[in-house]
Amino acid sequence: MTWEPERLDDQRHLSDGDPGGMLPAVAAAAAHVRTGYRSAVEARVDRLAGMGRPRAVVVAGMGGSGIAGDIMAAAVGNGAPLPIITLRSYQLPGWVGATDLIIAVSGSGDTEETLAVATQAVRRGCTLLGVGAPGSPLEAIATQASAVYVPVPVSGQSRAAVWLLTVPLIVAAAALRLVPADQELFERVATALEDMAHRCRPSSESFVNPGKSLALDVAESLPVIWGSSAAASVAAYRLACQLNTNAKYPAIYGELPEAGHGQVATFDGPMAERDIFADAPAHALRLVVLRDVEEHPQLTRQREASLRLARDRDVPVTELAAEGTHPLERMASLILLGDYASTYLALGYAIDPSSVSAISELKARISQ
Ligand SMILES: O=P(O)(O)OC[C@H]1O[C@@H](O)[C@@H](O)[C@@H](O)[C@@H]1O
Repeated sequence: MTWEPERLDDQRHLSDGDPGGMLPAVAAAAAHVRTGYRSAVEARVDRLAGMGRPRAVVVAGMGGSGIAGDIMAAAVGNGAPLPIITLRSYQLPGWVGATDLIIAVSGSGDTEETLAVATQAVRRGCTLLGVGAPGSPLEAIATQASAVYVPVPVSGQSRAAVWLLTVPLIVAAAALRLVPADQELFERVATALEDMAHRCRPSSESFVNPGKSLALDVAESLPVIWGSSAAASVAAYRLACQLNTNAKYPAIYGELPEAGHGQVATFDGPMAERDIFADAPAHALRLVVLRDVEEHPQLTRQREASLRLARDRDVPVTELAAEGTHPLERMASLILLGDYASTYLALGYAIDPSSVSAISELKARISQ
């Protein structure tokens, strides 16, 4: 698996090397926002308003589905009047009870961790909202419990349908008056995604294409990816996950200010000093910082100081700025940029961005 940057501008390779259609799926992000909104409205997610405000919201989901919970929490923001937690495992915490809302999200509607949590939620008398594939086991659990279920048309990998899976959660948050979000906001988000998709389109060459440029930055490095706000950190985490699953590439995720109390120490370590990739310039480590327009003033100082610290040590840096006024818009533009970059990184290594054979093998081994 060698890195060949010229592959990124070879149109034939970009289509033949992507048999699962990850690039077209990523390009459909804006359409996914609109469909996700329509699906939520049709499923009458607004019925949740009738339950009154829950004590807590727990979003259960794994991988490309679980990130929907993080996006929802960051879209509601720090002023949330209740805790919003993403649960990525098999068991509801002991404190969860009948006054809580559990949102089970699964693109396939058939992920064992998520089904286990949804079943426990029904048993404990919680309000359940399901989001996922139509006709799936998750829909069966929700229907049996007379819970609201939003069927969304996920075809292929959940990570390529993040907006189909996320928008119904934001609609639910709006119904509970946790965040103002109406059709106009979703239209703004869709427009921002269209704009980014245009800038990152396959036919746009590397030197003007932000998705390809980010892939070029990350290639042959060990990326350490930080966010400078809660919203930017969700995009940073998503980028690390997308590098893992699309490009089968390791990435280290961090969030300021915590990264400034730990990961920053790696700037003085062996990976910052020596290269582990043959024939590449020195310094394996690369710091990628996702900055937000709304940052705590101390986080702005930490971000700037960390970037200077890295540059003083000749650790290469990439800084990406979020765009938009609503946190959802800002996450959307950064997330889509990362979705493109991770797909281009895969294609530059001639790796199929859609396949995840190690994940399938792991699932097969635990099901025996
Ligand atoms: O998103 P669902 O279908 O619940 O699956 C959960 C996750 O499972 C993993 O093994 C991968 O396939 C992820 O891409 C996926 O998001």
